[in-house]
Amino acid sequence: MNPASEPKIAVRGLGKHFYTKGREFHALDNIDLEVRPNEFLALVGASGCGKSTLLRIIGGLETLTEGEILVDGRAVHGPGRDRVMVFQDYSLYPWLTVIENIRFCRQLDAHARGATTADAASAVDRSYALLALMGLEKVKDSYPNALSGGMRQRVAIARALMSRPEVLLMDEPFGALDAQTREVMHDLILHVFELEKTTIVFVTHDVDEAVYLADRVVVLAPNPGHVDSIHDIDLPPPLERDQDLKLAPDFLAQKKTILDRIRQTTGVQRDLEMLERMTRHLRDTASTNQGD
Ligand SMILES: Nc1ncnc2c1ncn2[C@@H]1O[C@H](COP(=O)(O)OP(=O)(O)OP(=O)(O)O)[C@@H](O)[C@H]1O
Repeated sequence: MNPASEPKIAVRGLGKHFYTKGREFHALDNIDLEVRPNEFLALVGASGCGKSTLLRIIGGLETLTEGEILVDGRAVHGPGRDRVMVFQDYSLYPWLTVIENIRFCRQLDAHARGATTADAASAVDRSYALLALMGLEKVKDSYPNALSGGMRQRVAIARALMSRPEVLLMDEPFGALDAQTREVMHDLILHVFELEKTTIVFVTHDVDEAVYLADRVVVLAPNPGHVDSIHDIDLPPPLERDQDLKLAPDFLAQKKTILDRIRQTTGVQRDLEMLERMTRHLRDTASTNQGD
């Protein structure tokens, strides 16, 4: 059990170097970060700043070079049943139906642990509850290739939730979906977050998405990847949010603060300022020439 004051996840002095074809690449440097129990934390930042690498290390899918990751105070040395990842590309088994996909990993795990009949019955109950939660009841016997991207991602999330993971690690889960489907998925994931009481670490490029969903947004800066800033998000509780919120001045102000940080960390801000100076110079030169 995790006392409320203890972080669910603690990242301490984490560094990551990749070695490819005799060359070293410094991907992450001295990352210190804590994720609280039942917190929704979003990671944003320029492409290549190391968001996915950090998430994969927390998931135990990638090794670290320096520092440590603790979950409930215990060091992470690989994947664990307490942490489940959801990726952008759904990774469903095409030969299994929706309900079979949702149950598959849990069945494998149960088999490995020599589960009892009571375990099997509770797994069936759980899979039906998740079908209902994710709005998948009507397609439970369909195969993934008959489903839209949004429905496939619902199946992938239901499958991830089957084992009641304490930590859900989501790597741009809605990145391949159209704008309308993303909005539906945002409200759905807030429902899941509220009902399942998980801790979520969510990687995204979309600052709107990060501000709408997260309790805190971490901006990572590149070369090598490090924490630039951490932003507390002040919005109504998850189930009281609706899409119109994204147009409210307070929401836009929080989004702008984060976007400005990302621009600063990537040099885009410098480029924009240089463009502005050049435009002003060209305009001044043109008006001087007209005056001649
Ligand atoms: N297995 C690997 N071997 C070598 N370099 C890698 C490997 N995985 C990632 N990298 C490099 O590490 C850096 C961080 O990659 P990562 O995918 O974590 O960034 P990201 O912020 O998630 O990017 P994006 O937003 O584009 O998905 C990149 O420069 C990438 O090329």
